[in-house]
Parts: sequence; structure tokens; C-alpha cells
Amino acid sequence: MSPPTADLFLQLHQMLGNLSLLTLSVVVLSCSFVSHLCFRFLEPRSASALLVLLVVLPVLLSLPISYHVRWPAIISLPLAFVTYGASLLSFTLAYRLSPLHPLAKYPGPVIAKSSQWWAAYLGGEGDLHRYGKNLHDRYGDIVRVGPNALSIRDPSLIPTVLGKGGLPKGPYWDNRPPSVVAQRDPIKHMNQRKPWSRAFSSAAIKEYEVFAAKRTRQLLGCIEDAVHQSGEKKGVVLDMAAWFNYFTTDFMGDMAFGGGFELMKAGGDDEGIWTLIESHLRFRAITGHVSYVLPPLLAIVGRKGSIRRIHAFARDRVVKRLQMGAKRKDLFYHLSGEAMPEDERPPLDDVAKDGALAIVAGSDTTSGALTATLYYLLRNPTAYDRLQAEVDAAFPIGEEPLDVIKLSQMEWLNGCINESLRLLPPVPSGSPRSVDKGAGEKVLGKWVIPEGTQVALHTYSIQRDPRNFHTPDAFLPERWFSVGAPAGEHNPAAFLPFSHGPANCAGKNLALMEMRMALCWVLRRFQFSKAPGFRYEEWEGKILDWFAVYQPPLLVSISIRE
Ligand code: HEM
Repeated sequence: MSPPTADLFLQLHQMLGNLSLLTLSVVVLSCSFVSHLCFRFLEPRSASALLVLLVVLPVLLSLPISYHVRWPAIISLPLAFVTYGASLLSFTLAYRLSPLHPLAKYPGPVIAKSSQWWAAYLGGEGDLHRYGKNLHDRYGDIVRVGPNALSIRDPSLIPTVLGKGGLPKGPYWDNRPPSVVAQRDPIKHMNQRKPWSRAFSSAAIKEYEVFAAKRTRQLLGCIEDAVHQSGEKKGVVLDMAAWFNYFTTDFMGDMAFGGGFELMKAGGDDEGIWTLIESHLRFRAITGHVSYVLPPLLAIVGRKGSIRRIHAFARDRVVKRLQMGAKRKDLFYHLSGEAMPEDERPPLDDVAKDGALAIVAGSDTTSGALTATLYYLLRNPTAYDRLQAEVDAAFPIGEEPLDVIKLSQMEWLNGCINESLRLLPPVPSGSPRSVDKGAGEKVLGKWVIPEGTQVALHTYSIQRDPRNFHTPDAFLPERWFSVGAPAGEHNPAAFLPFSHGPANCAGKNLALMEMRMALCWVLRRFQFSKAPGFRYEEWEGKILDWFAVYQPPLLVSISIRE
């Protein structure tokens, strides 16, 4: 060590040794306050900035601390991390709960205002739809559900938030593969949405009817086999939530990759597709609320687990589907641009991601809606009888329910589907949007929303609000009838199971066609009744909101109608 450096070192050593405990505390507090300000105003996300703020600073602070503790080598470093971390957390918490916070005037529970990790925890538990509704019932139409997040229960704001020129998607979608659903940039989203819109035009959907019919016929065959094999005159008890899952997954597999799942044929989830989809949904339901953890998390653990497996699986299917060529005009045909010159087609990896999105977005949601409709029919025998009469009159024995125009005009069928989508929307807590930093504050009705705020219209609460639907918890398909609405008036603008606007559900028309056909057909062929001993009153409470719903088993007695 050269003499001047040694002098400097000695002086520093003396200075640190002479620091009083009070001065040392002020130094630690000042460092953590500056760090808090950095997080608050600069929102650092890069690994190097996080390393400096969360690791380098406390390591440096351990140096002066080491002069004040008995076993410096063991104590100083952990003590520095604990004191620095605790004061950083305290400053952050105090700010979030203080009147200085831009969302201070919005009501909400302290725990939700304090940390986004609370929503992440509830997301993993699948409880956000019930929790959100309880909060709205308690606090009103706008609730602070995170430090920078609001939940809204006012349907008059649907066009402003979700409609054309509305808000872009929120940070919930950050750090995901750049598929259309996670695209936060409105211009890029519009471009990515084009092939989906082509794929779900009326002409394109017409081509898909044959795939839906083939898979529905197969579902009927599987249930019939199960009834025959049981040898029971009274019929067989099946988990219809599982069978609708197999049906919608096989169908979406046909649409996205030209087939290859065959869950119905296997009579189960041998390849673990459903387990994969569910673990993926749960992972996203947790990390979406704290999406900033994804880059470091994925850097540490790698793209392992559900994400990697889903993409590897999708890539494998894409290669197989390509071998079939452009003979089938399915969803893959449109997404992969099979009709375009080769040099204009999107890269295979993007097509695989879109295919994976179709499976995740299209199977769980539709099977959830089918299961919920059957559940409500079992609990409402009068509605079941009316629907059965309508189905039998529309499609006499021997006629397959393939006429989609007729299906779309059946009042009881559509009333029942709408009622179940209203009571148990498959995406219950809505798809978050954002007033982005730098965009300036936005006025939503009577509320001013500061920039940097995520907002979500809480579908489950809006659709169960008595101001929008009278006797909101009752299953009343009649409320949807076009003429006379015997159940009374309701607010049709408050119905948003498929969301609204330019980023609404791309597959809405496909899902409706698939549900109408499948429901009508199974009701034509089978008599469904409550399975002995199954506790139907507990079923709804076990539904989980992992952005899309996870439905618990629904046991149903099934016999073949004569
Ligand atoms: C009952 C069935 C379904 C329901 C209730 C449903 C609901 C939704 C909802 C609420 C969204 C979020 C929209 C937003 O961010 O505002 C969404 C997005 C989407 N859904 Fe569906 N969905 C269903 C079935 C399907 C099917 C069968 C497909 C076919 C692949 C599909 C494909 C998509 C896609 C691609 C998006 C992203 C749209 C975008 O960001 O532009 N969905 N869906």
C-alpha cells in the first residue's frame, strides 16, 4: 500500500471508529431513504440497479457498523442488511399509507394498500373474485386493491377503460412471452390481433363447425360408453368438469395444432396437459401481481417448469401440424399465415406461442362455462325442464344439432349460457388496464386516476350488482329473453364476460358456437341429475380465480334418454 493510500485508509478507519451510534443510525436511515426515493421515482428494474440498491449499499453500510458490534466478522453484515432493509420497508410502507400517496383518497384495506404481495398471495389462493366482491360491497364502486392498483365496479366506465382509445393493458401482463394477450403497446397489439380477427371472422368460424361437431360426437360416444359399461340402469356418475375439460382441450388442440391431444380417447389426462395448464395459470396468477420478479426469477431458475414445458409442447405440435400442410383451414392456418407467401409468414416460435395461448385461453374458459351452466341447470330444475323442452322441439330425435343459426336463436339455451357467464364469468376479476407513467392523469367518470395506476373492471362484482341485475344471485335465464323479459329489466351494458373493445376476447364467437352445440347435443342425448351424496351447495365456493377459473370436480348422474 503506498503511503498516501495508507494514510487515507487510516483516516477512514479512525473516522468510522469515532462515529457515534446516533450518527451511524442517521447514515443508515439516510441511505435507505435515498434508496426508497430511487424506487419510488425511478422504479429501477435492471439487475445492476437492483444489485446496487439491495446488495451493494447494505454491504458498504456493514463497514461502519462493524466498529460498533462485538463480533464484527459475524454480526455486521446481517445487521446491516436487517437495519437497512427494515428502514427501507418502513419508508415505503409509510409513504404508501400516507396522505402523500396519489391514491390516498381511494378506500381499501391497509394490507392491500401496503403491498402488491397481498394480491399475489390471494391470486395463488384463487380467491380474488370473492375478495374483490367483498371489498366492493364494503367500500363502494372504487377500491384500492394494491399500492398502485384500483378495482372498479361501475359499468358506465367500460367503454372509457376498455373501448376504442381506452387504456392500454396493465403491468399485470409485463415480462411474459409477447403474445397478443400480453401485448401492452396498443399499436403492436392491433397488429398482433389481425391474424386472430381473421381466424375468428364469421366465414372462418363456419369452417370450424365441422371440428366442433366431430368432437361433440366423440364426447357423446365417451359418455354413452361409460353409461353402458357401468351396467347401472340408473346411469353412471361422471365428473363433468373433467369431461368438459377434455372436450374443449381436444377441440382447441384440433384448432391450434391440427389435433394431437386426445384426452377424451384416453378418458383422462395421461400426458398431464391439464395439470400443466393449471400450474401455468396459477404461476401467472401469482406473478402477474408482482411481475417485476419475473426477470430475476427466470434468470435464477431458468425457463423451467410450466412455461418451458408448454412452449416445448407447442413447438413440437407446430412441427407436426406443418407436415399436414394447408389442407385444413383451422386456427393454425390463419395464425401461421399458411395462405401468405413464405417470406411473409411469422416465425415458427411466434406461431407456437400463439398456439399455446389458444389452448390456455380457449379450453379452460369454455369448459368452465359449460360446467357452470350444467351446475346451474341441476340446481334449477324448472330452468332445466324449459331448456329440455326447447332442445327437444328444436332438434327432434335423429337430427343432430348442427344448425348454428338455429342454435343462436334458442332463447332458453342462450339465456342459460348467459346466466352462467354472468354468475360465474370464466375470467372473474377482469383483465387489468393501466394509466401509464408519462400518460398524465385520466378522468374516469367522477374519479381522477393518477398516472402509474393499474385499473381493472371487476366483472364478478359488476355482474352480481343488484343495480345492474335484479335478484343478482339467482339463475334466471328469462332475464335475457329478447321480448318481454319476464324476469324484468336489466343493464345489458353490465355484462362483460368476454370483456369489451379492441382487446376483448378474440375467440368469443367460437366459444359461443362450441358451447351451444355441445350443451344442446348432450341435453338431447342424456338425462343429467344430481349425484347422490355430492354437496352441490359447496361447489361454487371451491371455484378458484387464477385469472381464468379453475373448476373443482362436478359429479353428475347421467343416463341415456330413451
Ligand atoms: C367462454 C369462453 C371464453 C371467455 C369467457 C373468454 C374471456 C376472455 C377475456 C375476459 C379475455 C380478456 C380480454 C381483455 O383483455 O380485455 C380474453 C382474451 C382472449 N381470449 Fe378468450 N374467452 C373465452 C374463450 C376463448 C376461446 C375459445 C378462444 C380461442 C382461442 C379465446 C381466445 C382469446 C384470446 C386470443 C384473447 C386475447 C385477446 C387480446 O388480447 O386481443 N378465448 N378472453
